[in-house]
Amino acid sequence: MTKFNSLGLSDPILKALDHMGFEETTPIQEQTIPLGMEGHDVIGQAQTGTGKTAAFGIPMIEKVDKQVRGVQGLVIAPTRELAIQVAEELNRLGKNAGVRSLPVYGGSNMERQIRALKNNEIVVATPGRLLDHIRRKTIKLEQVHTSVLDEADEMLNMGFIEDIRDILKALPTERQTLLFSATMPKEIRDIATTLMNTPKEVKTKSKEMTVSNIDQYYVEIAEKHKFDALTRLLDIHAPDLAIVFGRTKRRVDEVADALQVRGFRAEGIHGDLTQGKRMSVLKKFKEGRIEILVATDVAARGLDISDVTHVYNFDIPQDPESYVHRIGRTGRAGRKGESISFVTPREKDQLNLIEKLTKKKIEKLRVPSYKEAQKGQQDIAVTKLIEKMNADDINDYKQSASDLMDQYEAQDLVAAALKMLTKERQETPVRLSSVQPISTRNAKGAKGGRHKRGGGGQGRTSQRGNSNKRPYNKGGNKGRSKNFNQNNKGK
Ligand SMILES: Nc1ncnc2c1ncn2[C@@H]1O[C@H](COP(=O)(O)OP(=O)(O)OP(=O)(O)O)[C@@H](O)[C@H]1O
Ligand SMILES: [Mg+2]
Repeated sequence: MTKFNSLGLSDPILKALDHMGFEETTPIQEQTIPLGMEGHDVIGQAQTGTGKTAAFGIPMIEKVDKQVRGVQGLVIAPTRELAIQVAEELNRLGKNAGVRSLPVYGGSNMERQIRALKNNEIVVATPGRLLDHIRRKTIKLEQVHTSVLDEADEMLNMGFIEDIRDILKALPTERQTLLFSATMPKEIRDIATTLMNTPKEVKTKSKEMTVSNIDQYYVEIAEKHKFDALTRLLDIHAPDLAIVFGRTKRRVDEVADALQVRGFRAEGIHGDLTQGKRMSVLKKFKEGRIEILVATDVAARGLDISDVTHVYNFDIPQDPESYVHRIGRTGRAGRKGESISFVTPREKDQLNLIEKLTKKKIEKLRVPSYKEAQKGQQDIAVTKLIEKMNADDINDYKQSASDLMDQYEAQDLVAAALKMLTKERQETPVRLSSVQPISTRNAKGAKGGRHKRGGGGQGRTSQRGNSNKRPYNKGGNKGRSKNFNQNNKGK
């Protein structure tokens, strides 16, 4: 593994990396940073959560000349939340070098944006708003020496491909371009050959598309039993933070409401919510004020929240590639994660397609019983009790305790205390609208229709500032989850 200080980076960057807790490069960084520093164009493909942002961010920041006025680095990203998240990471990286990054996206005040554009060396923009600025001549791009396309395939899916071509054509030809994409469809290849300068390809994908620190499971289950199975699994896994994916906006709303009815702190996020609402839901989730985020697919891409320990595919995704991005919301930066996909009997073919794409077998998990779920909650209560005993000053309670023990059996007393501490989940009936199972046939049909704009960018965000050391090692998870049917390295 390579240390950052062997890459010839400047002191301010090294200091920032140290502050961020990055010690060793990830594989994509190890390969991309030197190429980027040498001025090569790069096409990068790497698994989810492996640090692509810093891979392009570090060389870009290194090349900024503080004597020059105007935008020098330009990143194009598919959604607002991703633009914000990337700009935040670049700001952390550029802090000591005095390099500032500005997120630019639709829906925010144009005038204020125009003023801010003058004071930032790097701009991270969504394609639509950037083109607006270009056409109105409110952004100057003559000084751009580095451009980045992040999640190029997603921008293609969202119908932005022509916009991107127009943007790249508006940039100085003497520039460096880095392009990141999970897949390389023809339209993206075309960009690489026509608008890039003999790019070097960096692929750090192993034969599998998913990172090995995510344990992947599925449960075979009838549609009408999905919800009870979900709550039972949640009770047993006790995730720090979990994301539940639903197929439609309506589905997301219904599942989020139903989880609340059962006593979970859950909220939904999808493209019909206002920008403000989406941001506030994500903020609550990052701060742990809600424990479960129920989301549609679009909300998934690029979202970097470090404490997501579990991803549940309440509905299996239509498109096998979405599966890779969905489960990639956990297991980030080498942490451990778990994914569980619900598959109705008629969707078994879809599961096979996913396994074929990811070249990874997904293990079957049995649906836990109500009793096992209760036991899960009871185990949590036991942990709480022991933690209380070890951590808190309980001296004031000891007299009452010994009085009680004179009168009653110790076992009965502890059992009663545990019962009070245990969340006894009533399986209150909830109603969800039924959905069509995915068939492999309509999966193909749907694919052709994806290349159009829509969906409303959503769902990306940044993670909490965190100055702990974060060595990029596999299995460095906090491991707080209670696993079901699996060995658990928890503490
Ligand atoms: N060298 C490193 N050491 C430790 N942590 C790192 C390192 N590089 C990046 N990270 C952290 O890993 C997380 C994931 O990084 P990032 O969001 O750039 O991944 P990504 O490859 O773009 O993922 P996705 O494909 O989902 O967009 C971030 O929280 C980032 O701060
Ligand atoms: Mg990313």
